[in-house]
Amino acid sequence: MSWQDWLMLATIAALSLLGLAYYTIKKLYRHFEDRNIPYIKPKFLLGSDPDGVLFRLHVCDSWDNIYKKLEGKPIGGFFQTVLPFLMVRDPEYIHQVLISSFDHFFDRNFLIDEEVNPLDAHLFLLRGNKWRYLRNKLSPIFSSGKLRWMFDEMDHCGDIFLECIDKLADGKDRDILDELARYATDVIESCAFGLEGDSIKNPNSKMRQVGRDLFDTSKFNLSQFFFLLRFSIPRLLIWLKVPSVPSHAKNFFCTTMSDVLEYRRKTGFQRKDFVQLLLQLKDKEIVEINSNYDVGDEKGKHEETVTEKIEITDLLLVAQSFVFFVAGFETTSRTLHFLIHQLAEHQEFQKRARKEVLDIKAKHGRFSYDALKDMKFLNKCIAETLRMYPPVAMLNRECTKDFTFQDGTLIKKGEQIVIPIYSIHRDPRYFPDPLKYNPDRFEVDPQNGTYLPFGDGPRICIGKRFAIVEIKIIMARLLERYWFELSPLNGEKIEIDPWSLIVSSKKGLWVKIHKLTDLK
Ligand code: HEM
Repeated sequence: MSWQDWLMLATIAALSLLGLAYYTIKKLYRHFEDRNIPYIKPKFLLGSDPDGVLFRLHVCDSWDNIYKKLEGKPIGGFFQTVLPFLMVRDPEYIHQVLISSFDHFFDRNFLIDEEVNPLDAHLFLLRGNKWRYLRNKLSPIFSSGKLRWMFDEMDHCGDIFLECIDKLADGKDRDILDELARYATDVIESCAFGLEGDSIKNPNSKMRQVGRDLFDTSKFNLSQFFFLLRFSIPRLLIWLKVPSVPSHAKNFFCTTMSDVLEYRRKTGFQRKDFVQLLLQLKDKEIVEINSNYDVGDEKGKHEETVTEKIEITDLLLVAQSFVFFVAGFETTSRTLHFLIHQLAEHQEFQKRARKEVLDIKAKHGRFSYDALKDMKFLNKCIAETLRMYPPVAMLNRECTKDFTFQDGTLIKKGEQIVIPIYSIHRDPRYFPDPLKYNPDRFEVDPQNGTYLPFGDGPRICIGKRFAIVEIKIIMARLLERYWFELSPLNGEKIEIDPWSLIVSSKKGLWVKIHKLTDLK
């Protein structure tokens, strides 16, 4: 054949492939139409809201556009690139997905390859029985008894943190996100890794550096970028064997945790922390779990009992510590960051919170674990901050067993569900005047399914109580010592950083810190 013939053949092949791809994508885009489910029409390849896919908007703002376009519908479809997602908008439906019909929706819709990314085998990403088993075993870590012990660790980190803030309390414009992240890093390092952290004192500690590498978006962050792509092109990432954590971070966590495990095993040293619980897990190397599954097709389904084996390796244990680090420090420090900013902006609430904190300290003699429970107004300030700026902006689930909602919408096994927390928290039907910071709205409990900063149901955030204690103790101590004033460096409006996984302000949050003793 001449080169012209080859060229012709190659052109025909390329055009056929393009045509096939075009046809396949068009077919994918009929996913909801064919089933009569309301949906937001996609732009070719870019999905229903290209601003989110192209990182012009944070996913919370992008999905908020979709939430608004689906006004009046309890559930509706949209496309993220070419992938179909179902957005559950109605609180009653949300309650069903998260709680009452949990058996149909118990997995999150992430794909993992444990061979390539062993640190992905953790509570947040695991599926099915492996998740159930680990969740069951790890839940006692946040019992009241253990939290009391951890409280002392947090308080100790708080002492060092206040020394650090003292140096910044000079009335100048400050963004203290990094200091807050270092406090939260030391707390997690102590409670989850059993080590004394030094991040507050040393901004360049190894643990803090790794934290920055995973979350910092001041420069392009590959880890965050790939995590966000898990929503749009999950299969491609798996196929390309893309690492979910940079190798230096992976090696650091594996070495640090392996050393801790080995030390405890050798010396028999015990502490009421997470490592202790992990070591108990390893008492059995292989765990067998029996589960009942529906098998068969539409014509005849029956239940079968299947035995699954789970191997408890040291790497599996490391992955659990790792998730406590990634899920724990950035969420908590971002909440504190917004909370301080909101209290600086709303002086009347700051004064009320301070008065409460001082009164309670006078009553209890110190900021004890029990004293924190009495701080009802501070609780409301935290709840309102989490309403307006939930660090995790959406929940996701995969349908694990066909399910039909009361309006007749059938969700098929394997379909992807999202619950847009950020949008629901800002919906005036559930929270009147939603853009106004008003802790008093929590005088009454929110309607079921409308307030979800920690999710809900059996997959609710395992660290919820830990996070609240951690935030409360440090905020109480900050209010006792300092007055926070809003800095003029903040823009008119808080813009959410499109590149950040956790909801965070694009231009930072600025305050002036004054020592109360200087003002007397
Ligand atoms: C303000 C702080 C925090 C917020 C707002 C937060 C929020 C969330 C949310 C929304 C989920 C998903 C829940 C669902 O799908 O229903 C989650 C899951 C999780 N969080 Fe948190 N979290 C926080 C702090 C923490 C801390 C301190 C830890 C650990 C020490 C932690 C560990 C986890 C883990 C392991 C999961 C996965 C649970 C599972 O699937 O079984 N989180 N968190």
